[in-house]
Amino acid sequence: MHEKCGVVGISLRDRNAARPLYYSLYALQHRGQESAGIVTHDGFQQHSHVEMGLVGDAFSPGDLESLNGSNGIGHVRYPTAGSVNTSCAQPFSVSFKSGSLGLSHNGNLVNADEIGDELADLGHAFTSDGDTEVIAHDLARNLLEEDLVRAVKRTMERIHGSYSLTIMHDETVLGVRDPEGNRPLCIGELEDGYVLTSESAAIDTLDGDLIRDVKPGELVVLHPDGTGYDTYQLIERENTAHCFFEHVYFARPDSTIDESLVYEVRRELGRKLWGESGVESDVVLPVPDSGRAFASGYAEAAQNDGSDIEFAEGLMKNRYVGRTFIMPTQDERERAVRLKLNPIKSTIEGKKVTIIDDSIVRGTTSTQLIELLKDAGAEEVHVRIGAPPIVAPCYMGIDMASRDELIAGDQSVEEIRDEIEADSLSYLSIDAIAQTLETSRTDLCLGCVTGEYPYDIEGEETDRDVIRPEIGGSATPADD
Ligand SMILES: O=P(O)(O)OC[C@H]1O[C@H](OP(=O)(O)OP(=O)(O)O)[C@H](O)[C@@H]1O
Ligand SMILES: NC(=O)CC[C@H](N)C(=O)O
Repeated sequence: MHEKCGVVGISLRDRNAARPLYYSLYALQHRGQESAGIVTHDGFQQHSHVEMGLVGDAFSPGDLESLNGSNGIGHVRYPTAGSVNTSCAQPFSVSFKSGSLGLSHNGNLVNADEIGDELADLGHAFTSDGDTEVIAHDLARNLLEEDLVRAVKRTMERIHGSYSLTIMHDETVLGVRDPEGNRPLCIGELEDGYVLTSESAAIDTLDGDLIRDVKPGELVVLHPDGTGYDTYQLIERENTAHCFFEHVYFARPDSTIDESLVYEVRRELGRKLWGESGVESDVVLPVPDSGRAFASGYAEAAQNDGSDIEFAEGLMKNRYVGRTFIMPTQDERERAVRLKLNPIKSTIEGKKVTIIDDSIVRGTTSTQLIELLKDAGAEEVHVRIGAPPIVAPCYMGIDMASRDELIAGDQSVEEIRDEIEADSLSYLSIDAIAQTLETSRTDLCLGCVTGEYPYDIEGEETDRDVIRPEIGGSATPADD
């Protein structure tokens, strides 16, 4: 429902990179479903295939065969800046005086317009209205004057916002993570080469081994012959701004991000959720898919505390229904929830039920679900959420919703409980998230749950000098 992009870059010793890139994109499909693309280089020229739609539909066997070369990059996109058409689909390619560039971007720049205007004044012609093309042109320009490493550094000093990039300069594949490490990027070793990718699950798919996360502000340059890589710490900052939502929702549970396995993080958040606001009920149901690991941790902690609460997979998800976000109207989004989730009556009828989800954004899922569960005979429906209320938009590359669409944008927890008609509602605290991720609040991007951002965004507050008190809490109906 709330997506962002996935990036990959591969250098192999002696075989075409197109197939491994394609499999990696399949592994990253959950990060973006609007378009998919691969750019390779065969030592003489670049080959590119970029198409709207899902990975499985975007490439035919013939397309993959025509993508020659043992070095390449790939991308799955959910747009956050620029149009939803092929002009903004990625990897973005540009040819310039001293070579060719391909670029895949996960994230969002906050000063793309400013740089774009400046480059346009210098004669750069843009073919899209997206922020990724701005990075490509800025880098191409710097490459006219500097070597590769220095050119990347100059571009990093110029662009502000979140970015994990895989770049291809002629046949050299590089990976760059923004100085705050907002978006994930990791490096892995394959039997016959190296891979850079948003999530380690893509490395597993290729039977490779995760080496480590790319550090915030670090550049990794893969050797085009697939024999190794070099790293350069180009920018260092005092604080990181890792996106906690990667762990809570976006990333696959089988990925390791910033040294934490997402599945274990979610289970621990579930345990903490029980500790902070556990409620006695007959049965705990996860809201699939993202709620699953939270609910198993929650139920485990409850049972360890002596509770008789039962854990049941009482909501079935239709695996063929796409993410509800793609539905253009609220009416269609509501219908999609009904199409997507169906309760198993025997687990619910006559019972006090607790449903566990990772987040509430617009409130569509929880409102629909509570109604469904009550229709299926639930006596009470309690809602526990493994993240704090989402009170503000994301400017860092996640398309969630605008402020006025967010159910917690201007409502208290009690008002939300009332609107979704839950018997009780509680969210997890920010501190529980920081503790679980073994980091401090100042090293996380908490913009969507505090309204204060680690970057300077016009019209918004920054959290780099002030950290606000906790926002969050619980609600049960007032006794009246
Ligand atoms: O309040 P809302 O606007 O309805 O958004 C919140 C819902 O969206 C996400 O689920 P998604 O549909 O992406 O399913 P998933 O957990 O299977 O990825 C999330 O897990 C919540 O269930
Ligand atoms: N979701 C993303 O990471 C998007 C990348 C880039 N800002 C785009 O809109 O294409």
